[in-house]
Amino acid sequence: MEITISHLTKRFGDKTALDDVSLVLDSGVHALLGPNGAGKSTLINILTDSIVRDQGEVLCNDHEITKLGAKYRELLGYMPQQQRLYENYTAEEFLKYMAAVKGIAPATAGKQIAELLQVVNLWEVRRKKVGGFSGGMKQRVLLAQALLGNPRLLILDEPTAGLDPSERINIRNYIAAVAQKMIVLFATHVVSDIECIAKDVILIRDGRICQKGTPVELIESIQGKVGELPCDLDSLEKLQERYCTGNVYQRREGLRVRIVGDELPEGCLPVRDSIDLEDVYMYYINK
Ligand SMILES: Nc1ncnc2c1ncn2[C@@H]1O[C@H](COP(=O)(O)OP(=O)(O)OP(=O)(O)O)[C@@H](O)[C@H]1O
Repeated sequence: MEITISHLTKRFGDKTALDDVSLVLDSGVHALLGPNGAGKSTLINILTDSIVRDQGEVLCNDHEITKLGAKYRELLGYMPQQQRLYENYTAEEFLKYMAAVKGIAPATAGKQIAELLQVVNLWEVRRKKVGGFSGGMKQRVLLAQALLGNPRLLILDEPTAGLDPSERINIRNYIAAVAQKMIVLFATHVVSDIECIAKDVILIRDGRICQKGTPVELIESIQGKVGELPCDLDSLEKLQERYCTGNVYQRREGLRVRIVGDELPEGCLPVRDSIDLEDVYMYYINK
């Protein structure tokens, strides 16, 4: 399956939330990375056919999704950024309810729910109320509901929001495991969420795609534009005002701040081998 997005534009009054966005999505994890307000949820809302666009096309295997209607929705699994969980339901009851909403026959649903509860490691607690679950367990319930009906296109809007580091890793691993046979669009502003699992990365800022490519291509594209500057806590603030700065590292020699840009300040030690997607993000989102 292939999703082809062409010249998508969406305005809210004077605000252009999406500006002439074009993309092709095929199987594997496509990371949609951008700061708050970049347009990620707007793109997702158009892809889930939840809002009307102003211009552009979204084709699923050459057919416009708005015309496919229910046929398209059958192919879609969606994990929204915020979703009300029915706190008095057990995990199993919630998934049964969601299966009914999706029109999945009870016999098929039962088997699939059992499989999914195991995939997301909630089988043991399936009869416990969702209200008592941790944030990570709730997210796993939501991921399971998105996977009901074997979607071909899985859309995840900040699936790791509010999770602690170990829960983030768990959710990320589940997503990587299920992503092999489907298109996954993973929207986030947290680079580490997608670093090891994304087949390609779409960087979005102010409603426009400012760069896209495989992680390796993107890292290659900023060779020579990343350095580390020795600093101390007093000089750090000034450096952060003047340059595009990233993480601060405690090295044996003292503090070093990562700086990305076309022109690096004097005294900056070039970084070659350890450039990562965090640097890529800083470079293109601030460019
Ligand atoms: N219903 C709406 N009415 C008015 N403006 C909106 C609406 N939805 C989104 N916007 C604006 O469109 C822009 C893009 O918003 P969007 O929610 O798509 O960004 P985002 O990348 O998902 O951000 P976040 O990471 O904070 O969820 C923002 O400036 C936002 O304020």
